[in-house]
Amino acid sequence: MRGGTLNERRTGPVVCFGEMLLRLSPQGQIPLAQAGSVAIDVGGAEANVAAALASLGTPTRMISVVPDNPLGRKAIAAMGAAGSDTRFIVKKPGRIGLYFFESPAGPIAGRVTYDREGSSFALADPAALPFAKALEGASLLHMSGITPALGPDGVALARAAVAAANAAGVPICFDGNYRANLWDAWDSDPHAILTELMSEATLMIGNHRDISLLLGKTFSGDGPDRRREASEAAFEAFPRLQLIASTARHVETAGTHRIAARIDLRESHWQTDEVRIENIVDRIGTGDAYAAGMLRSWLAGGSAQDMAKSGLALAALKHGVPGDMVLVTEDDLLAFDPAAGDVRR
Ligand SMILES: O=C(O)C(=O)C[C@H](O)[C@H](O)COP(=O)(O)O
Repeated sequence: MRGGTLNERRTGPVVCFGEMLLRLSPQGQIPLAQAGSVAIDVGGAEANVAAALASLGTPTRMISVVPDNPLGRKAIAAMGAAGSDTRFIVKKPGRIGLYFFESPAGPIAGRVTYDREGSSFALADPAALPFAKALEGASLLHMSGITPALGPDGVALARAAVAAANAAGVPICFDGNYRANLWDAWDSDPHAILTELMSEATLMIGNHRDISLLLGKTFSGDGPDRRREASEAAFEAFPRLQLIASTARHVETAGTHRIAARIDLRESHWQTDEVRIENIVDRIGTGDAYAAGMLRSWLAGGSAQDMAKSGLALAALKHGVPGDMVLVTEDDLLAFDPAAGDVRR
């Protein structure tokens, strides 16, 4: 079976493909329109996964495109510092994609404002990307629904990545990562495009809402039953799919959330208890942290319970880390204690 069996150990690198962005965030919860300075962090959903996995000791290779200027070099340096292989990040004239993040503040919702149109990545020629070389000996290609949301060129890039993985016999993990602001900016058909790409995936990251979009169907009821119904429908629609990973989030206040992690397999599923996270520092990148934690365990041949637990731990830890990326050691992950908060000495 392509993608192997679930409890197989995989040691080849994880290849992550997607746009690398700079995130600019006003500090101290000042609204962007009034802010005089910003913090700059390197982000991008797939890069966040590559960096987190690399920090845990999993070999990762990043495929992306950045301009050959200080901004592009900053993005490459961040990946190198995390321990990811940067040899497959192509430099091409143009601009780096940016996004601005205003964090939630009391009654004011957080907001992302994109400024990424026409970036070096978004306009890249798929033929210029080293997919085949990067995928040699790989355990997995990780990609997401953000690339095809960028426009017709993004769709071509995503299709090329899928074709290259298929040619190399490398299984695909596809994170739905639905970004309405990107899809709505052009004459897009996310349902058709995401369904086409997802049908090639062995692992899916997405919840019942992502599955609704893919299948054009809403799921009745509430809670775990609705999630199982959605997963069963997805397994039926996508014969290649072996696993669906999702999280459930309850927002109490801007600074306090409860999250649980869930893994659905064809024959069974596992959902963790909720973890309550107070004093949230930065919620961006927590979905990618979940993906990385879950994949770390998948690579080790872990059970559904192991994958959910390790994904939840890394996602929870990310809430305490500013920026898009969480870099932790295996020991940090194993020592995760939802009730921690004091200083360890
Ligand atoms: O929006 C995009 O295109 C990005 O790639 C920027 C961010 O790095 C990810 O969106 C973080 O994703 P979450 O883990 O779901 O919070």
